[in-house]
Amino acid sequence: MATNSSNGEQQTSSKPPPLPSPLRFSKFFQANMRILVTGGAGFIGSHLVDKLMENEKNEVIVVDNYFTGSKDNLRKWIDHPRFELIRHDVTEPLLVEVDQIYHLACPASPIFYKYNPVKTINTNVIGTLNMLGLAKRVGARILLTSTSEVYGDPLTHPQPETYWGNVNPIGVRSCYDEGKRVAETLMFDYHRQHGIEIRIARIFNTYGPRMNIDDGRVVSNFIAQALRGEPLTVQKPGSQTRSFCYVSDMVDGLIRLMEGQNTDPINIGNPGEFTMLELAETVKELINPEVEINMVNTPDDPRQRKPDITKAKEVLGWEPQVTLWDGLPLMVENFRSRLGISKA
Ligand SMILES: NC(=O)c1ccc[n+]([C@@H]2O[C@H](COP(=O)([O-])OP(=O)(O)OC[C@H]3O[C@@H](n4cnc5c(N)ncnc54)[C@H](O)[C@@H]3O)[C@@H](O)[C@H]2O)c1
Ligand SMILES: O=c1ccn([C@@H]2O[C@H](COP(=O)(O)OP(=O)(O)O[C@H]3OC[C@@H](O)[C@H](O)[C@H]3O)[C@@H](O)[C@H]2O)c(=O)[nH]1
Repeated sequence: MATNSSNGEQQTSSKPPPLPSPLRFSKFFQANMRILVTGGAGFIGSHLVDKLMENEKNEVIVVDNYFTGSKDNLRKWIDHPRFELIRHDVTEPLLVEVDQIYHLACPASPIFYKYNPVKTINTNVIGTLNMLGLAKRVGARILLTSTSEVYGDPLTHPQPETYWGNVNPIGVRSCYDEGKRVAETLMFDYHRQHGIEIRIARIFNTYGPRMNIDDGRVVSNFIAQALRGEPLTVQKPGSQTRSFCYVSDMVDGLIRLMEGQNTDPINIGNPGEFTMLELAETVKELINPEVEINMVNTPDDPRQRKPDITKAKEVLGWEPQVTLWDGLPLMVENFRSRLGISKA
């Protein structure tokens, strides 16, 4: 059925989705749901794979080019009969028979997505186009992990899904935020033109065990720095805010979104909002009160970010369960063991 967006335009396709592959009806086909996770060797992707693999009815195929992900994150599933890992870059076409596609492949940390911006936008645009082509060919439902960065430096606070954003099209972050905006556009065009079943998660800052230690994002930086006894690098002015979601809540939200009936974009994040100075003080308190804070410069940094999750609550029955006070210690323990730094 058609739904109305904030500006009254029709967002939903009246076309039926394409038929699943004929293999679905083959008498040899197993009763399993076959699920593709692009970027499944990364931080959120590998936690998502863990959760999907818990269901014995699921077969999971991961494709990843290992730019920021690692086989280590999936070590426990290698050689499992319901699991397959393929080294593949999503900017190249892919032919696999699947029922669902969780499309995560894209560098997410600003230092990595700015490292090769042309590759980042290529991954967002051509990579998403390739995955939509695959979804069309095999009749799969596809979920895109979009981002709160589509709201840019938001002038509306907190950000509801109906906010169109305030994005710099030529800044150093544009390869990522404009790339994700185009990816969302492609999702809707395939939906309207070809009837593809789409899901779009606008993910807000997510943290947890298994993040790359030198990932460059704020929570992993502060924890690694405090454990090493180095000063915490707070980027100026330090009053900028973010809202941090623990990874198990994120995975739960993504699976509910995929399984639900909602086509329009949906914010998934934790509305608890902190300044970067507050976060630094919390990490200090948790790990090492002696550690110093260094104020450093950064260009083009959004000043505030907090999800309005009314829609996720209503449509998915989802809201985060893990507070920053409960989630941070779990991540600290994981970083301690990976860095080999025991509790004093
Ligand atoms: N973690 C967050 O706070 C956050 C917030 C908003 C959106 N997201 C989105 O969620 C997804 C996962 O983010 P993450 O935090 O797990 O990051 P991550 O860097 O840990 O994972 C990204 C994965 O994608 C892979 N990848 C990158 N480019 C690829 C390509 N061209 N082909 C194949 N694989 C490729 C990487 O090797 C990595 O395994 C991304 O799409 C990101 O934009 C994350
Ligand atoms: O060492 C650091 C790193 C970051 N920061 C600050 O912490 C805040 C968060 O920075 P991060 O790099 O963790 O993440 P950002 O919010 O800028 O971008 C993230 O947004 C959502 C996702 O799409 C991505 O994971 C990422 O782009 C920024 O204000 C940044 O300036 C520090 O103060 N010190």
